[in-house]
Amino acid sequence: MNVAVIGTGYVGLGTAALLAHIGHTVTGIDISEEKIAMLQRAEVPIHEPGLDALLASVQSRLTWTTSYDAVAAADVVFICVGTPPGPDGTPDLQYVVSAAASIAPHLNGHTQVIVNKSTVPIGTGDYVTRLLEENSVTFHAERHAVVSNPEFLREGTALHDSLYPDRIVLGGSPDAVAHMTRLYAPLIEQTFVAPASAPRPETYTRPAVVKTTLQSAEMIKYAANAFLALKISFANEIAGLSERVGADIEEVMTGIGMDTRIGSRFLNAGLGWGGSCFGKDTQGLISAGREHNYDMPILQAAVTVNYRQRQDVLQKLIRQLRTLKGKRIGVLGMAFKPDTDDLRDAPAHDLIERLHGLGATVVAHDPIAMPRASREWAHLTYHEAGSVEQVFDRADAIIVATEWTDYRTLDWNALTPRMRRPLIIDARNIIRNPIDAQVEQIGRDAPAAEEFTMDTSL
Ligand SMILES: NC(=O)c1ccc[n+]([C@@H]2O[C@H](COP(=O)([O-])OP(=O)(O)OC[C@H]3O[C@@H](n4cnc5c(N)ncnc54)[C@H](O)[C@@H]3O)[C@@H](O)[C@H]2O)c1
Ligand SMILES: O=c1ccn([C@@H]2O[C@H](COP(=O)(O)OP(=O)(O)O[C@H]3O[C@H](CO)[C@@H](O)[C@H](O)[C@H]3O)[C@@H](O)[C@H]2O)c(=O)[nH]1
Repeated sequence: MNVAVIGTGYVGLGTAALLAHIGHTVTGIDISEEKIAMLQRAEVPIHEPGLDALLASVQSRLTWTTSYDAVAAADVVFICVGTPPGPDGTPDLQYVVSAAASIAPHLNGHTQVIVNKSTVPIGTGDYVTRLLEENSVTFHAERHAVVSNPEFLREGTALHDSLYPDRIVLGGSPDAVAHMTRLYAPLIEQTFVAPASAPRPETYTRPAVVKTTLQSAEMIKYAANAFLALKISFANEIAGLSERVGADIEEVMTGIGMDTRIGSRFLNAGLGWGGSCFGKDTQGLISAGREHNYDMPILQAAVTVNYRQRQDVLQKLIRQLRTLKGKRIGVLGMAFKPDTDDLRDAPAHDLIERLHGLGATVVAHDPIAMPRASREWAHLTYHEAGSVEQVFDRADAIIVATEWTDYRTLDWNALTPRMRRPLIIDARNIIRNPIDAQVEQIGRDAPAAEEFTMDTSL
């Protein structure tokens, strides 16, 4: 089919690459001339492992433009623009509104489905239908249907998540949903050739297809993110208590995760969640509740625990150093998670801001996100480390904020002698063996020489 993808951010690029790979012809449209110019030069504006290789392999089926003209010939139009939080937590729909207004004049009898892939408040599908109707003289509800097809990819593993999803959620009229199942047939049947940049997992089975209403599809997206966020906050809350009673959070979570009703994933305690989605979507759901005069105390608590975690990590540091004035603190990791350059709601941002506010000199490092941080975090005061070694040089302490593989594999004993005081606040629990430094972790005592390892074998 002929597809137009509006918005070439993390979701739009992933969607364009996926659809081109499974055989469709795709036009990617963005209002950012800078992004489109880069894509036209075959440069990828974001860091996402394997994406450049996949886009290069399907370039003959991909066109990049700032013009909406391609919408007229598209069978399916995807809306993948941002929905950032407004000041009160309600998602800001301005980009969705302007995308719908720009799509509408190009709708003729050809396009059958307009797909909302952006994460939007429940009811937005109907709102988009009305916007299209108001801005198009040729719009007919029987010919142009809006479908909700939420995206579940994680940054850093976007290709894997797009090509091998657990489920595909399609909300809308039966005809429109049937059209979408034809579009996704190679994905649903898994008949495409697995790209080298994202090989098919050995145990993978076909995705489930959830056919539902617009409203339920929109709710599924929010509820999924809220539940995942909740799981992480739960792990962090139990971690806090584990520290106080002498339990080990990793063993506790391993122990509970073996119950298949609970599941072992997304139970890693640490610095809490960050990123463009969990904070925004938990707030989005809470604000939807507020709109309907319905409290959401569980979600509210998950948010409180999440941001308290950033404070608690600083408290660990202060307990050791007493005052941060005049201290040199290294921060390892700036991106909100490994394998991305995304800095949105990154815990490291708050750490750097607070450390500086408390009088510390901050030296920060990230394997990928540093150039982006120097643009997007220009309001923060910190020194960019030219190398990991520089983070250690004369540091009074180091905080591990992001669990990049580069940090997991550090030769700590070779680096800690560079420090003024060998104190590591390992806020992602990446240090597995004793090192020549004092190590503080989350929800557990640091590995000791005579470490007891829980036997989880049969
Ligand atoms: N990032 C993720 O991992 C992820 C995963 C699932 C869902 N989502 C959701 O998907 C949506 C997009 O997220 P993202 O991270 O890709 O955003 P992003 O900010 O990376 O990209 C959005 C893009 O849309 C473009 N844009 C804005 N208005 C436009 C318009 N009128 N016409 C054309 N282009 C326009 C912007 O220039 C930008 O390139 C959000 O609703 C988000 O919540 C994101
Ligand atoms: O056990 C865990 C798992 C994750 N995190 C943190 O949680 C955040 C989010 O991680 P992850 O979910 O892997 O990345 P995202 O790219 O934000 O993906 C989430 O948000 C996307 C946007 O909506 C959804 O599409 C995905 O399904 C959902 O996982 C990161 O800061 C992680 O460090 C933890 O602290 N502990």
